[in-house]
Amino acid sequence: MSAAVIGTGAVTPERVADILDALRDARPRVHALTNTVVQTRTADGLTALGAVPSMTTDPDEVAEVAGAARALLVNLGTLDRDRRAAIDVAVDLFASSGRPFVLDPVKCDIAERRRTRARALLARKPALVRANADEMAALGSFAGARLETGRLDRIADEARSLTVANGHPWLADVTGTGCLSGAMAAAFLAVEPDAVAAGIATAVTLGVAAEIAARRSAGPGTFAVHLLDALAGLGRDDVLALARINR
Ligand SMILES: Nc1ncnc2c1ncn2[C@@H]1O[C@H](COP(=O)(O)OP(=O)(O)O)[C@@H](O)[C@H]1O
Ligand SMILES: Cc1ncsc1CCOP(=O)(O)O
Ligand SMILES: [Mg+2]
Repeated sequence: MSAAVIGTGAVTPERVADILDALRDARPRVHALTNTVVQTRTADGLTALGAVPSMTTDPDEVAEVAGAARALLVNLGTLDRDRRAAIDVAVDLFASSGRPFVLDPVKCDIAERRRTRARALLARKPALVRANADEMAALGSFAGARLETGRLDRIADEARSLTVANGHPWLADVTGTGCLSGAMAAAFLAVEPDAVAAGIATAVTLGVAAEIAARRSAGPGTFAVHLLDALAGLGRDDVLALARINR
C-alpha cells in the first residue's frame, strides 16, 4: 500500500508509529465532553491508547478540570443544558489559549439545533472535525481538517486528501466507536500539531486494532472487549505491518 506524500509532509505508517509512541511517552490528559451513551467506552479507549481521560460536564468545574488538559473533544450527542454550557466554557478556554479541540457534530444531519451549534463551533476553528458522511455533508463546506469515518476513512484539509482502509464491519455494530475516534483524534492532536497526520493516526490505530480484535472475536460483543485489549497492546510492528494509507 502506498504511503502518501502531499502538502506539508509524508504521513507514512512509520510516522503513525512515531505519533503513537509520542502519545504513549507524553500520556496527555484529554478532556472529553461527550454524550452519556459512550462515556465509558471513550474513557476506556483513551486509557488503552495511552492517554488520560477527564470527562466532567459540570459547567461549574469544567474550567478547572478541562483548563489543564492538552486537548479537548466536543461531541454534540445527548446535548443537554449542562453539556451546552460546559462546551461554551471549555471552547472559550481552548480557543483563547490556542490548544486543539475536536468537534464531533453527532446527528447534526437530523437535528437542526445541533446543526446550528456545530456551525457556530466551526467558527471557533476546531483543529479537526470528526463525523460520518451524512453529518459531514450536513455541515456544508468549512475550512480546516476533517476525519470522515466509514468503511473507508477519509482525512483531508485544503492541501491533502487521503484514505485509510483499515477497520472491520463490527466497528459499526458497537455503539460509540465513532465517538471514540473523535476522542482519539484529540489525544493525537495533543502530541501532533499536523491535524491530517493526527487524523490518519486515529483511523490507522483504531482500524488496525479492530482487525486484530476481530481475529479473536465471535461477534460484536466479544469484539468490543477485544478492541480494548488490541488498542492497549498495539505496537509499532502492528502499525507498520497493517496500516493501509492511500492517496
Ligand atoms: N463497513 C465498515 N467497515 C469497516 N470499518 C467501518 C465500517 N463502518 C464504519 N467503520 C468504522 O467504524 C468506526 C465508526 O465510524 P462510523 O460508523 O462512521 O461512525 P458513527 O458511529 O459516528 O456513524 C470508524 O472507525 C470507521 O472506520
Ligand atoms: C453514539 C450514539 N449512538 C447511538 S445514540 C448515541 C449517543 C448520542 O445520542 P443522541 O445523538 O441521540 O443524543
Ligand atoms: Mg475504517
